[in-house]
Amino acid sequence: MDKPVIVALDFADDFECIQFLSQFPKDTNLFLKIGLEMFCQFGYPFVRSLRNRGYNIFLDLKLHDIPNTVRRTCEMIAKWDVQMLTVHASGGSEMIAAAKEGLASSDTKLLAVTQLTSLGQTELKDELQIPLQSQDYVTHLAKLAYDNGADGVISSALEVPMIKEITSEDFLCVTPGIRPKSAQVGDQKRVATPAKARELGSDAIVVGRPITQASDAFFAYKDIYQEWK
Ligand SMILES: O=C(O)c1cc(=O)[nH]c(=O)n1[C@@H]1O[C@H](COP(=O)(O)O)[C@@H](O)[C@H]1O
Repeated sequence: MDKPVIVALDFADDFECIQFLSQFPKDTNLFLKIGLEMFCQFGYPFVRSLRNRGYNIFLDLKLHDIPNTVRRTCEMIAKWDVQMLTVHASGGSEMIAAAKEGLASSDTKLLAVTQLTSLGQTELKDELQIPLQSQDYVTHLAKLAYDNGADGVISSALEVPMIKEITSEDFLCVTPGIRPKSAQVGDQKRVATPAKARELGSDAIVVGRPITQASDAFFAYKDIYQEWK
C-alpha cells in the first residue's frame, strides 16, 4: 500500500473498536495498528479477525528481550500474516538480527523503534542518561537497525531526512507523533503535522487519538489523509 495513514487502535474494549471501524465505508483501504493495549486483552484471535476482514495490520508489540526469546516469538508471529512488527532498536544488534531471522519465512516488515516520540531531549539526558543529542541517538539506533537487517524504523518525522541519509532511501521510516494543527499534543514530544511528515519523507504516518477520539472519525481520517497525500 502506497504511503498509508496507519490508524492506531488504542481502545479499551473490542466493542468500542468494532463500532469505530463501522464508521468507515467498506472500500476504505484501512491500515490498522494493534498495540499492547488491545493485544494484551484480545491476543491473536483479534489480530486474525481483523486480518480476515481484509485490513492491513501493523502489530506493535515493541519486543525487547534476549535474542533467543525474540527469535522464537518472531517465528510464531511469522505465521500470522501481519504486514509490520516492532521491536526496540535498543535491544541491540543481536536481538534485531534474531527478530529478522525469526520472520524470515514471512513478508512481515521488521521495524525498530528508535527513541519514543514521547521522549524529548530532557528525558534522554536527565532520565536515561544518554549523553547524545536526540537526533544523533535516533540516527545511531537507525543505523544499528539497518546494519542488522531491519526493514525500517519508527521515529518522529523530524528525523526522517537524517535517517534516510545515513541508511538508504528505501529504508522505511514510519512516523507516529502526528498532530494536525488543531489537535492536542498530549503526551507526545516530537511531533509533526501530516503535511510536514510528507515533506520530510516519511513512508507512513501513525495516527491514534486525532482520529479515534474525533466526533466524526471518518471525517478526521479523510482530513488527515488529504493533508498527507
Ligand atoms: O511504535 C509506535 O507505534 C509508537 C512509537 C513511538 O515512538 N511513539 C508512538 O506514539 N507510537 C505509537 O503510535 C500511536 C500514537 O498515538 P497518538 O499519540 O494517539 O496519535 C500510539 O499507539 C503509540 O503506541
